[in-house]
Order: sequence, then C-alpha cells, then structure tokens
Amino acid sequence: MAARSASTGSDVRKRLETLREEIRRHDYLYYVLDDPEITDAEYDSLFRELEQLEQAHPDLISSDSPTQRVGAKPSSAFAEVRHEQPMLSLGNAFSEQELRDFDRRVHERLDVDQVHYNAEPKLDGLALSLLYVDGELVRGATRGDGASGEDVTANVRTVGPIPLRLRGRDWPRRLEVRGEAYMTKKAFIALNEYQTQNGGKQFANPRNAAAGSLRQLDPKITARRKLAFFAYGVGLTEGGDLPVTQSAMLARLRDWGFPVSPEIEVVKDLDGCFDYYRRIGERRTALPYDIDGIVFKVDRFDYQQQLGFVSRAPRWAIAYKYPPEEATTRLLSIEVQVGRTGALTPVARLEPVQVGGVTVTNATLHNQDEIERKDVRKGDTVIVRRAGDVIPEVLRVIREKRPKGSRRFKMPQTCPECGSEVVRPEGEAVARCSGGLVCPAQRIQALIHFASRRAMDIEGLGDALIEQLVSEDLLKTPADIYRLHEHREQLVERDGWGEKSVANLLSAIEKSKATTLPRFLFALGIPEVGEVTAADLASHFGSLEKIEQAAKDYAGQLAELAGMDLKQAEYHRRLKALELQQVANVGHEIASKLAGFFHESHNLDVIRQLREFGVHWDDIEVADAGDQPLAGQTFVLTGTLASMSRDAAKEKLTALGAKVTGSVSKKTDYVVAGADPGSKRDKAEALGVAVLDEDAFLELVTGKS
Ligand SMILES: NC(=O)c1ccc[n+]([C@@H]2O[C@H](COP(=O)([O-])OP(=O)(O)OC[C@H]3O[C@@H](n4cnc5c(N)ncnc54)[C@H](O)[C@@H]3O)[C@@H](O)[C@H]2O)c1
Ligand SMILES: [Zn+2]
Repeated sequence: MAARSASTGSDVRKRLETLREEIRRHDYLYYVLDDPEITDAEYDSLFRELEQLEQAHPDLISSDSPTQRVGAKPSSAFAEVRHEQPMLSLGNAFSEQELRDFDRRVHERLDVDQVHYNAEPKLDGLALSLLYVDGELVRGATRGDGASGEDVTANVRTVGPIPLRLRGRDWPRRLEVRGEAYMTKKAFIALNEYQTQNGGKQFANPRNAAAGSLRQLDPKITARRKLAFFAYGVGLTEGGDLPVTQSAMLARLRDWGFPVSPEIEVVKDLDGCFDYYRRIGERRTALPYDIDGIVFKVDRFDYQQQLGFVSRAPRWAIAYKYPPEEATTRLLSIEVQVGRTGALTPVARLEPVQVGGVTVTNATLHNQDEIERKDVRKGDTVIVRRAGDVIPEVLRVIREKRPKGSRRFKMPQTCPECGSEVVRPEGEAVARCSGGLVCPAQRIQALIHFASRRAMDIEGLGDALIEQLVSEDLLKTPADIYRLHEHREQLVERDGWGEKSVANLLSAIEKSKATTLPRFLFALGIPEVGEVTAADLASHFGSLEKIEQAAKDYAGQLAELAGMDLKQAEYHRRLKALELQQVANVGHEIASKLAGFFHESHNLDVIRQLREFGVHWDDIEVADAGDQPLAGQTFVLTGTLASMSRDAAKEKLTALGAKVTGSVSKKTDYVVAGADPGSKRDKAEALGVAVLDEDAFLELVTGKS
C-alpha cells in the first residue's frame, strides 16, 4: 500500500512537470511568437488537467506553475511597463454546472440574495492597458505576464478607434482604461490574403493576427492592419468621481470616446446569464468578430472589492466558454467528389473529431488552389473549423507534425466517376468533369435538364420519375430515354403504373424526337450554354457538325496560342479573333466550355446514339456564304483607322461574311492598314498579301466605288 502510493506520487509529479513544460512551450508560441501549434480548446484541456491535478495535490503547487500566473513574460524587443494594478486573466466555465458553481460561490461569499451581472461578449483579441493623463493618451501597454507588459505606445497611437484625447471634461486626472484590441473576421481574411500575395506568414486566427500586428517594431505596419478596439474596464484611477458599477462605468467610457461593445447587458440572475449566453450564441457566427465566450462580471464595484481575486483571476468575473469551433485531427486521405454539375471538390477524410458540438469526419478543401495555398497533404495533422451550420473546413496544417515522405496533392486528370477528361478553364478555380452526358455524378441533373420543357420537352418525364428510373438502372444517359420502350413490360409493372401511363410516356418520348437545333443544343446541358447562347450558336453555324468542328478547333487554336509566348494583350486579342468567339455573346468562358464538351468522346457517343434513335432537327439556313460579298475571305486589321474603331471594323467585315484573324499568313487575303501599321504590314508585303488603306477599306465595306 505504502509502495503504491509512493509510486503514484512520483507519477503525479512527473505528469505535473510534463504538463507545465508543455504549457510553457505553448504559452511561448502563443504569447511571444503569436504562432500557436495547438487549438485553444486543446490548450484549455491541458491547463485544466494541470489545475485539477494541483487541486488534488496542493502541496505540489509551485509558484512558477502556469496556473499561478498570467500570460508570458514580455518580449525584450519592447520597453517594459510595470502595471500599477496587475492585469489578470479570467476564470473559465466550460459547462452549465461550472457557471452555477461560480454563481453559488459569489452569493455565499457576499452573503446577499441578489447579484446583478454585467454580461459582455468575450472577444478573442489581446488585452491593452491605455494610460491617459489629463485626458491625453500617454502610454499603451500589453498585458504581458500580468505584472508587467510591453510598451507599445507608438503602435497603439495608430489604432483608429482608440482616442488620443478623451471627450468631455469629467475624467480623472490619471485614468487607465483596459480593453481588447481585436481584428474583425473581414480584416483578418484581407490580411492573410495580403500576406499570401506578399509572401508573408499566414496568421492562424484573428487573435494571433491582432497580437502580431500590435507587437510590431514598425508602427507603420500596425497602422495598415486595421485593428479595432472595445473598452471593458478601468485599472488605476486618480481623482474624479467615478460610477459605482461596471455597467455605468462602461457607459461613462463610451461618453469619453471609447468604443464599447453594443451587446453588453445587465442580467439579474443566473437564468439571465444562461439566456444571454444562448442569445449571443445563436448570433455568434454572424458577429463580425470572433468571440470564444461570455464574460459575466459582478456589476457592483463594492461587491467586486469584497470578492477580491485569486492568483491569476478575479473572483468576481468568469468567462463562460462556447464549444470550440476548431479542433486538431489527422487527415487520412484526400478524396475527390464530383458534384451534380460536374465540379470536382477535394474532400478531406479525417480521423473523427468533435468540433462545435458534433463529430466531424469530413471537411472540404474547396479546390486545387486552396490545397496548394495551405499545402495540405495526406497524413498531415490539421486544424479543422466548423462554425455554426457551415460545412467543416480544413483551416491549416501543422507542419511540424508532417510525416516524412509526404507528397503534394494533385487533382486527377480524369473524372473519378466516369473517366472523362477533367478541365479547368484558365482563370477559374473550379475543375470540372467534361463528361456531362455520361458522368454518373451528373446523371440525374443532366437527365432532368434534357427532358425539361424548354429542352426536349418530354411530358411526364419529371424529376421524381427520372430519379427512380436512374435508381432502377433504366436510365444512365439521355440516349437511354429512347431505349425505354424496350423495357415496356418492366415499366408497366411498376407500382401505380399501368398500360396507359406507360403508353403516354412512350408517346411523349417519341414525339420529342422531332426537335430543333437550338433546343437540342440547349438540352445537352453544356455548362454556360443557356437557351440564348444555344440559339445564337445555332443561327451562326446552322448545323451541329459545324458547331462541333468550331468547338474542337477552338481547343487546338488555344493550345497553339498558348505555345506562342505572346504578351497578355496580344494573347487576348487573338483569342477574341477565334471563330467561336465571333458568335454573339460567346466569350472565352463559354467557348472553352464548348471546347471541353465536344472534345470528350463519351459525349459524342451519346449524341451519335441519340441521332441513331431518331432524334432529328432541321439545319438552319445561315445567310448563305455565297450571298455574302466577302465570304471565304480572311482579313487582318493593323494600325489605327480614322473613321472607326478596330472592333467596329471587325464587325463590318464579319457582317459581310469575312473572317478576321490576328496574324498575317499566306492564307490572309487582305491586310487593312490604318495609321502606324507596324510589322503586320511589312509581313503582308513580304508574303505578297494585298494591303488596303483606309479609303480602299471603306469602299469595300460600304460598297461605294
Ligand atoms: N493555443 C495555444 O497554444 C494557447 C496558448 C496560450 C493561451 N491560449 C488561449 O488563451 C487563453 C488564456 O489566455 P488568457 O490568460 O488571456 O485568458 P482568456 O483569454 O481566457 O481570458 C482573459 C482575457 O480575456 C480578454 N477579454 C475579452 N473580453 C473581455 C471582457 N469583456 N472583459 C474582460 N476580459 C476580456 C482579455 O484580454 C483578458 O486578458 C486560453 O484559454 C487559451 O484559449 C492558447
Ligand atoms: Zn465524370
């Protein structure tokens, strides 16, 4: 028995030492470097374990234990400021019971029946002490280890919401205001974006960003960082008549020109505390700044005085924490999901972890760019965030814990669902499966769209029926619709069906075979190709073959341009000159979607089958090439025309059937040279291509001679 307790004793001692070591290390990372390695919740649970162990073994408490002090020693990069009144931390409550216990202790110690609390959101920033002498800001300091902090006066002066001079008159001669400097969620995102673009380090969260910004050696940097501030109390005061409650003090601070949280309320009892906690909790994700809990403070200052404080926190206040929105876990693998519209989304499979009150096993990684920016890899230890009802996401990687030999993630080149090519148009974040007509992930969406009224208009083939027929394996691609008659018997036997309804459906399907080119094109569900674009394409090209050809050409021409090492502007000019972009309202975005769709042979197979099953339409008469005076002629425009812009000239030429391209070759028929024509004209002459001056050009397009 004696032996056993001795060994337990040494175990406890060991655990205490490990915990203290660990916590000191995390304090240093958090308070000094502003670069934490673990989430606050994990830190809190280490801290809690230490507190509980010390409570059970009070004889083992040492004065240098993290439980006996606040924060960390100030950094030597700044002058030291001794706080005339210590800046304390706050006790925590993590459960209803702990808040009840707090309230009970307060009542017992004060021996009164009613205690009002001032309820304040606990902003996640860093505490500042601001000293005003004769109404003038003379010093700003961080909390540091509570006894002394860092002199950050020059930086504090750049923080817009902090008054340099107090308003009114009735302030004490010396006044120390305390409050929280913080960064809004918006400013935080903007800062990290700025850091990415300028190769700076990413901040883990708004708190670390705010702390890192205030603890800058160059105040100009602080000034750029858009810090905000809420005052929440006073420290030292000399002279003046001061309010006797926390709530009245805050009102006074507001009169003197300090921003004070608009959410603050006085609650009458414990129930009021719970109610306030719940109400703010519901709005937590919508607030413009991060909060990690509610601070309840005994409102009357005389009560506060009676209650006093323990080693690191006052007895008259408590921080009632919300469930953490972040947690650390391991990323088991990265899978790629294909959405109903063909968008590929990388998803992280995680070791199950509790976040925001639920178990999380998956988190979105958004897209390739995001994965690259965060450099997320299989096997990484990651921090996951889940705020409110938002989909959990991987926030960042803990690099220190990366296993050896890990590899960067690459998006697959073919769709994991159907094997079609994956395309990611230039300038877009989303990679897509191009197998719109065959991809199982896109199947239901594609079929619903295909059969819809404005597309193939198949009466009776609605959303619900399509979903059922897909689940019964009767439909995979739109072509299967025209094979449904082969399954007539199976259809008749379906619940609630009969000869009549099947006959109706099959006849609607039969009827849909006679369609129009614009409808058919629209029905294919090519991304970005709506009814209007489909109609424009149809009237420009006249037939599906020509559209298909132009789309395929576009992909080839694109590759060619990409290989030419052109200047941005020239590249875009040439891009615009490509045939497909001559169609009204078709720009690069739509053109590249068309190219992707028609490049995918799976899609072409389905179109071929549809036609074999009898889907048909009449080609459209395009103003016959022969009727157009400049049909088949290729023009290049160069130099400046006095009478019209280059775009207008191009429009005139295309209206007459000409093709306008960007570069001169042997195939060019005419070069139109305005003022300062440059090398194109020389090249035309070298190749023996006819050169028209502006007059000759005008004659040609206006038909006057
Ligand atoms: N992730 C890590 O590695 C790591 C390391 C150290 C500390 N931490 C985090 O920091 C916390 C401990 O830091 P702490 O000692 O600053 O305690 P705290 O942040 O839990 O509470 C005290 C602080 O709350 C702030 N506060 C916000 N609103 C307030 C209000 N209305 N009234 C009074 N104070 C208000 C003040 O800055 C005050 O100093 C831990 O709970 C942990 O979450 C994390
Ligand atoms: Zn696919």
